[in-house]
Amino acid sequence: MTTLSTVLITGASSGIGAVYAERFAQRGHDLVLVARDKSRLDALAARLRDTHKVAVDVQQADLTQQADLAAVEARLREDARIGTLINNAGMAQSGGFAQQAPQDIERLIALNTTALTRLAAAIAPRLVQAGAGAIVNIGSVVGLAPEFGMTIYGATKAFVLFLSQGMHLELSPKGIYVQAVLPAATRTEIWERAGMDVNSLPEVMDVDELVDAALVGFDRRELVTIPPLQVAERWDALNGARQGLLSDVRQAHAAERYRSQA
Ligand SMILES: NC(=O)C1=CN([C@@H]2O[C@H](COP(=O)(O)OP(=O)(O)OC[C@H]3O[C@@H](n4cnc5c(N)ncnc54)[C@H](OP(=O)(O)O)[C@@H]3O)[C@@H](O)[C@H]2O)C=CC1
Ligand SMILES: CC(=O)[C@H](N)C(=O)O
Repeated sequence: MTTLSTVLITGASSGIGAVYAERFAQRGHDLVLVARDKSRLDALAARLRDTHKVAVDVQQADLTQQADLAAVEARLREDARIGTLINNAGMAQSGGFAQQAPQDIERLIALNTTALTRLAAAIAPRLVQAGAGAIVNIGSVVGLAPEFGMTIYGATKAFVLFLSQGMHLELSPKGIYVQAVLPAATRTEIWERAGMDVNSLPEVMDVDELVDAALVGFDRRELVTIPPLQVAERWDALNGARQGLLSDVRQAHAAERYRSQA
């Protein structure tokens, strides 16, 4: 008999996180659900306990608040049953770069990058010691596309991709699986919360389809999973071009085109 590890999911009160909770409960995993809205977490936890006979803990936390973030970090460091972190909590932005208020920029970066990084860093040493475990970071296709005009949000998601690639290089030799999931537009509350109308978009993925596809990538132990990308070779080409560029970087001298003509 194998003992399935507990899965801690941030942003589990709605959208992508709530579907991850449902799917891992279906698979027989105990859960820790994290978000700010305790009544929604409690209702989801009760339903999952009842339907799937798994143990579900709720930890209320605003991950932009130091004390709450520290409490979730402590849980990840100390609770040896937790073997998988789904780093999903996030928010979006509306409006252009020049219209962002300082406190909104602060909150977006705090949630999408600082909290995500600190939670991954909190669990990593314990997983390394165990030689097993998984960390899933939810990025976005927007992190590949400054053209989409969500500059700060996209920058946080580019950070998530880079972080995941670096974590993979450092942690996979120690038995830890790291996955970056890059959804494109998916029908969840994030749009309304950011003051955008999801129905104005020409195409939107259903949230169940998105999470089920992400879990196919998870089961295959893929590093980067982009459910809406129809041609997988596009990602390989992008990554190959990046590596090609690095092979033409010489540290000792500036390139010919930057040398003084005088
Ligand atoms: N939907 C989409 O089109 C896409 C979404 N994504 C990413 O998917 C992830 C999940 O978003 P999605 O499910 O779409 O959106 P939702 O708004 O439905 O879910 C966001 C979740 O994060 C939680 N959350 C928000 N702020 C905080 C906070 N300060 N502290 C703790 N939890 C918080 C929310 O719960 P509560 O309010 O209870 O705290 C909620 O559970 C995000 O990282 C998002 O960037 C990526 C690409 C596309
Ligand atoms: C939710 C968003 O704002 C964004 N469209 C995304 O695709 O990540």
